[in-house]
Amino acid sequence: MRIGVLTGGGDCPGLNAVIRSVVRTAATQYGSEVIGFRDGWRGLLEDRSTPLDVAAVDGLLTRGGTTLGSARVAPEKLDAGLDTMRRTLDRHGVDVLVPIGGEGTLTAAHLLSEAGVPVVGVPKTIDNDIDGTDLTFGFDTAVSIATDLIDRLHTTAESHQRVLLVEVMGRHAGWIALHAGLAAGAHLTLVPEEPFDVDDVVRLVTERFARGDSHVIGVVAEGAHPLPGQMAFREGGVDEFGHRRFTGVAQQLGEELERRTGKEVRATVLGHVQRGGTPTSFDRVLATRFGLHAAIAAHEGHRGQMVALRGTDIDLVPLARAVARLKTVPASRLRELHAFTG
Ligand SMILES: Nc1ncnc2c1ncn2[C@@H]1O[C@H](COP(=O)(O)OP(=O)(O)O)[C@@H](O)[C@H]1O
Ligand SMILES: O=P(O)(O)OC[C@H]1O[C@](O)(COP(=O)(O)O)[C@@H](O)[C@@H]1O
Ligand SMILES: [Mg+2]
Repeated sequence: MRIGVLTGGGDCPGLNAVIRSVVRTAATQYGSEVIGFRDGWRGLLEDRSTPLDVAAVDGLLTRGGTTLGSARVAPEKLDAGLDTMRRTLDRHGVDVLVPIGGEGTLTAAHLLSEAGVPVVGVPKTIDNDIDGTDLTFGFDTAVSIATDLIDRLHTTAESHQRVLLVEVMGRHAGWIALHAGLAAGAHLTLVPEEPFDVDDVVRLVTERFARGDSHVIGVVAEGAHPLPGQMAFREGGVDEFGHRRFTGVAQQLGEELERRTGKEVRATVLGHVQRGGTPTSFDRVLATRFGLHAAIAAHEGHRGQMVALRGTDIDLVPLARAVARLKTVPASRLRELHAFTG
């Protein structure tokens, strides 16, 4: 058998560990070959590939990013390129394609699968917002990095009796903010799932200083936004790939808070540092198990499925189910979070 692999969407710690695991499983358990397509779907559209044998994936377990590269392609171009991609796969004798990606890449994988291309998907995203799997690799690494950095902000904030707002990633889902906020003892955490009430935030800041607390740490997901009409808030529109452009919610909320509370506020945007560098041991193991089970599923004839973590087991779920909706933070988890607000 010959397996094709590609990585799509934003890079994520653990992608290389999946690639290594697919290659090693295919080679050592089945004597199969693997070919990597470069820069996501673009590699299939432009026929750019590289053979992947066991030697080629040596050292990849701990390496962040993706050695195959990743790129975005406008969905319309992808739809129009379906036959081109199919021809590329045929030319290279690929029996099963294993796309590793987020909800966008997996939506495209589902479309290919519906069009008859044999596909076994692997979910990746630091945002942890893919449905059908309890967790995605990259999330634990991103939370660990964010937690470490927020820990460091406590001392500088208390030294100056300041409010520090930390903006973390999370386009549609507040999982990183929720976990890093809880882990680092933030006084306030704002997520995209629940528009925030600026009056409540002003009250929290005022009350903390009034009762003698030294500082305020607020964690703000990049996709968080205020209730309509509460403060001036710039919208950034969408980019050519249909993604919302962010305009710096922490900075804008910070300016509003300074004006209304008279306290000094600083905003820190963690940005891409959250997805750079080596994956945590948890993510290395999850990525390795995903790669192993994707290769097994490919050889056992499963198609149109995605590997998923359910409890402690790796299962298969239909791609159709995985991409039907995003996995956002449920109300029950938000209630838990609110118990630690203030
Ligand atoms: N609705 C869609 N239909 C077809 N292709 C899509 C769709 N959404 C995304 N894609 C393809 O998948 C790529 C990666 O998606 P993106 O959302 O950027 O990253 P991720 O896979 O991490 O969610 C896009 O550049 C595009 O080529
Ligand atoms: O690196 P880019 O293209 O600016 O994308 C940033 C986005 O990618 C992410 O890091 C991960 O999102 P995906 O997993 O959907 O690619 C988001 O948290 C963030 O909003
Ligand atoms: Mg996406």
